[in-house]
Amino acid sequence: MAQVYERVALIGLGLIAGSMAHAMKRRGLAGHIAGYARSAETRAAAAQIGFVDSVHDSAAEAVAGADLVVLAVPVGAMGAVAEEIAPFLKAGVTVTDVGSVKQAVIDAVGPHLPEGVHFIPGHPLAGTEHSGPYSGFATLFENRWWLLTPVEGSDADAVARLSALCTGMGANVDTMDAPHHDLVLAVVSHTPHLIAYTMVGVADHLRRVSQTEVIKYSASGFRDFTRIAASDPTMWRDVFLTNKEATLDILGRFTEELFVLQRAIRMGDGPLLHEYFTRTRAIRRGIIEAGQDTDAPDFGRVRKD
Ligand SMILES: NC(=O)c1ccc[n+]([C@@H]2O[C@H](COP(=O)([O-])OP(=O)(O)OC[C@H]3O[C@@H](n4cnc5c(N)ncnc54)[C@H](O)[C@@H]3O)[C@@H](O)[C@H]2O)c1
Ligand SMILES: O=C(O)C(=O)C[C@]1(C(=O)O)C=C[C@@H](O)C=C1
Repeated sequence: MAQVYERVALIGLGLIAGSMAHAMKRRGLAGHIAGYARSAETRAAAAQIGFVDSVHDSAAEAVAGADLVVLAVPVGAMGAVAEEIAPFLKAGVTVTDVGSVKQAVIDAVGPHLPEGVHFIPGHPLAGTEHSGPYSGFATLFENRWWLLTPVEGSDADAVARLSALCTGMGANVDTMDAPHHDLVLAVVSHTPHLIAYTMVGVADHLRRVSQTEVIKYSASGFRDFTRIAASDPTMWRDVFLTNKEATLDILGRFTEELFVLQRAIRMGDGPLLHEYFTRTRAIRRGIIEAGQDTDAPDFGRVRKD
């Protein structure tokens, strides 16, 4: 595949930056990948794994001469990193990020960037519950969405070039505005994570009553919750603190629905429960038929009854 950027700088060397580096290397998308992470241990790990071509002791040093800078740190750290690197950015560079929330990143990063820098916020809708330099892998973004939320006046060529990098890594690119992104993600990612964290917390309380039964008999549905609830605490703290309004809105709607189901159970309202679960089953089938969950064991074999 053709090279898209001559020199890429990755700030933060965890799951997402590591996966980008592996993917860019495998597909020849970048000439040189420079990296920086806050901890010396992470920098040493990245150098030892070899997914970056050079590791630097400061973010300023890493971004020098870069054509693309990727901010791959927790959302709450984006502003400070942008402030630190701003004086060292080359004119005409594209700065993007991979944060799970977009408006807060735009507000925190935008004001630090000088004229002549193309700021194109982004978010790959792909991840795992693992974090750190050893967790990345080249295929993470294959057949996943990569959402770009260009700001007003974003340069069309710079957006097209960044899109080419994302598609080069196997992703499908869509653009939308940041507030819409944050609302959509509150529905499909942020609130579900909060629910998983809560359910595992409930089970943890119960464990004290029933000793090891919660673990011993945990069925696959609950195990999926525990996987999600094992996600990085810093990352998710920042997501909820920075996508506060949208998450609280969706959580409010969730609570209302929960009360409807709670009441139906109390009243023995079987038809309501059946109708509700029929509707949600259709949603799951729609996702599978659209090819959005290629991990599903029943992929392509959905019974129509
Ligand atoms: N994990 C996912 O599923 C996922 C998916 C899509 C997007 N994201 C977003 O990508 C970003 C990175 O997430 P990740 O999963 O790669 O995390 P990670 O924990 O694997 O890596 C984060 C990196 O940032 C560095 N870092 C942390 N705090 C810093 C600070 N204050 N200054 C400088 N460096 C700092 C860490 O040393 C580490 O190298 C986050 O903004 C997250 O919201 C995560
Ligand atoms: O698969 C997972 O472990 C994820 O949670 C990945 C996931 C998601 O919710 O889909 C998590 C956060 C992101 O910002 C993007 C992707």
